[in-house]
Amino acid sequence: MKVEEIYGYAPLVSVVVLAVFVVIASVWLGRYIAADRDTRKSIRQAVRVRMGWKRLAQLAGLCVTDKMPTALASLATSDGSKTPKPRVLTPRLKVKPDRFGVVVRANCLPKVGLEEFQKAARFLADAWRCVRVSVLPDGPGQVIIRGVRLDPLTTPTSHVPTGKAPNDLATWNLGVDEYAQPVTVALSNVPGVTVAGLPGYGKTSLINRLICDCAPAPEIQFAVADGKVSAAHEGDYADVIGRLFAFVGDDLEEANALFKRLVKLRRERSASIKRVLGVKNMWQVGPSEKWPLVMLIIDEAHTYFRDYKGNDPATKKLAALAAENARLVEDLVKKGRSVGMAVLLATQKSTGDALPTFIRDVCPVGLSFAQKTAEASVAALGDDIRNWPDANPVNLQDPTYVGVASMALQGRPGFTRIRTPYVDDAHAAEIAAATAHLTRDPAKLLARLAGAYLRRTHIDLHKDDDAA
Ligand SMILES: Nc1ncnc2c1ncn2[C@@H]1O[C@H](COP(=O)(O)OP(=O)(O)OP(=O)(O)O)[C@@H](O)[C@H]1O
Repeated sequence: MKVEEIYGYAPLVSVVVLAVFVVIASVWLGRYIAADRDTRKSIRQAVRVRMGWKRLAQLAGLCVTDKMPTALASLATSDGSKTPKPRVLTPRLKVKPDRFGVVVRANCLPKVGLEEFQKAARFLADAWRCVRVSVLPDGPGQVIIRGVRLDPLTTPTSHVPTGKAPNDLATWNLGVDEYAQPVTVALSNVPGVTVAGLPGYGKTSLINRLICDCAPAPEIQFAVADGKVSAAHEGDYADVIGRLFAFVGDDLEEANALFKRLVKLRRERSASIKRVLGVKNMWQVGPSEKWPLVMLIIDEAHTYFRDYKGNDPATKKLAALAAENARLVEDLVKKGRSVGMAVLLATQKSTGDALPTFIRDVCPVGLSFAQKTAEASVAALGDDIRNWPDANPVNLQDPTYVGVASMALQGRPGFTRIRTPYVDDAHAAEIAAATAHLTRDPAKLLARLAGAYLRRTHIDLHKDDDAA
């Protein structure tokens, strides 16, 4: 092809390049217009981060100077007329905006690695106008820098349940951490969860979200004991009652009957799991419609376990019931996981007199919303919280922190503060009504699968076992 012919294509190439440019610009503009106000601010922030990076990287000491010329530069200067200039290498960035700020991925350079980025984090936060910047490894030779412009902990969020069954029932989405990164808990590893905190700080909303997100899946069945109310139509669970296979109020005897019923189910499941599922641990095959995950929620848990003192027959009876309740719930927490049973205990008070320590200490997940005293924080989260004053729930006693909880997360040092979203009662009611037809009594389901076998086996509820 001749040079003139190549020039002949120039107008066509220009049009194609322009068209591509227009398409990209339109996509960007469309995204910008469709985004909410906060995300738009972050998009503008992302543009500033990219544009100012070369200069900022130099000022922050995140560049290196390469004095050795490249092969091409050596060739070009081989006649000795010029000396090749040293090159300044700057880490390459990929910047993604979201509602809270920017997520920046950068590559490391010799002498500019994770440690150097971490040292420069404060400087980057000021330059990018972020309230907080974290730097974490992102695979070999890569770092991920999270800059939050809005503090996720002080920015209330809400959650509208989709009404669709979750992809993964074993994952419980709690909210976002202080860097707006999603925080989840693997339910498959959790036989017990404690949720503590002063009244009005978001315990119920957290539980509402769990119920609403999972309700469309028939592979999970809920039972609730709510120590705050006397009847199902009162209180926080009235809206979701249709999606619960069992509900009891503050009556200790009724609660005792429910806990016994669930321990019996636990024992029957332990006795028949190998026969029905072919495995010893339900999580190897996952929950199913026939063998659902059974979640017992005990709200205002102290109602059922508190120490009754007195010698009159009525008090003695209550004391005996409370002691038995504690023993039954301990059984479920200690032995329920492998057969697909979990207990969530919520309480305003998590000290030993309200929640027996032998139950609290076997719950691997503990969350705490605001607490009044350091002792209450220790009771809810363990002694280690004293070493992490920033995350201590005592500091969450402010209306700004309604919906913020602190918890220890597997694989992360210390404690993480989490902004949980608010779930409107009306949405919860809607989802529960739409999914009420999925409610099943897991004991009846098991009877269909293994009834004859269990009748032959004669499960003794009073005999201790080590099935878990
Ligand atoms: N995650 C949240 N984000 C913002 N506001 C919230 C959140 N959760 C709850 N709230 C607000 O706080 C109020 C009380 O919340 P909630 O009933 O969940 O508290 P609680 O800890 O369960 O209280 P109690 O112990 O009395 O049951 C709600 O009506 C709502 O206005």
